[in-house]
Amino acid sequence: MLRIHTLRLPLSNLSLISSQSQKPRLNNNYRTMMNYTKAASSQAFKNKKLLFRQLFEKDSSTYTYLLADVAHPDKPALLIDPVDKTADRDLSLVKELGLKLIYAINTHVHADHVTGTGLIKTKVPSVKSIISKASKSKADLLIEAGDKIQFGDFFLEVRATPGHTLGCVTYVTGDGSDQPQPRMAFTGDALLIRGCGRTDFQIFSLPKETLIYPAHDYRGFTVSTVGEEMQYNSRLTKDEEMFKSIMENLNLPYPKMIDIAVPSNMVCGLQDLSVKPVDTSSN
Ligand SMILES: N[C@@H](CCC(=O)N[C@@H](CSS)C(=O)NCC(=O)O)C(=O)O
Repeated sequence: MLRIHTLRLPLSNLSLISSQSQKPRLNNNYRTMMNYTKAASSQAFKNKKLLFRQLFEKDSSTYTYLLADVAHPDKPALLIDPVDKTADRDLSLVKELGLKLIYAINTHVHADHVTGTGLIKTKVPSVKSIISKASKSKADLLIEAGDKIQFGDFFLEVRATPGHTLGCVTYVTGDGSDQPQPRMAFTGDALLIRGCGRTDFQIFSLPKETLIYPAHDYRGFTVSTVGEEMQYNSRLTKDEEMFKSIMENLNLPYPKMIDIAVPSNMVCGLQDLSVKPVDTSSN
């Protein structure tokens, strides 16, 4: 079973009063997108309003995201990946819209800019900073895969998405008819639009002589090295377009065991000992 933690929230016991929601003004001075997410078919979502803004920091080309439950009396809000240079801008927007900023969150330890979370906390001390435990950095709250970050009646789920950095996580809006649809995933640098974050911070940052022992091999190889893979890996030596094309054209079949293996492996293989393993040897 998936381990779910819900972070304790100061606002969790307050009820939702949709009629008190107030439409924030759209300020054209910001590079923003406002989305009062609609779920026409969802009765559960009907009385809820997510405010969403995409903000931009030009020197590092970083997006910061502001989310708030504006149907909630306190309008609790959070910022994902704020930048120090634009912290004042973000806080002005929060104030202008009458929001209560409760969390300043990072997807990972950024290498190209200084996070705005520290600065924001000095200006609004009640704000709690959040980052993954796997990032090995400091914050008020260290989250792990499966945790939920609640703001008003909305929440973000945490998914581990290492690769660019070890502690990279993706924050996904909640699943369920009372949560915004379509769901939104804040991927940090793990997945970029038509690209992905660089991987040389991880495996390819190891010494070239490091031995590589993979989980699978389909051609009879047993071991390689970082240097060898940097030079000869037929996928990772290509440019982005070619890499995408190769991956899109792999056409691998649906793994035979996936429906049994995944649920079972989520509980270390001990899902239900009365169920006999399926014989797939003839497939
Ligand atoms: N020129 C920038 C750094 C650009 C860069 O390396 N971006 C990273 C994400 S920030 S560490 C990345 O993963 N890029 C992937 C890509 O496809 O560009 C600077 O010096 O700050």
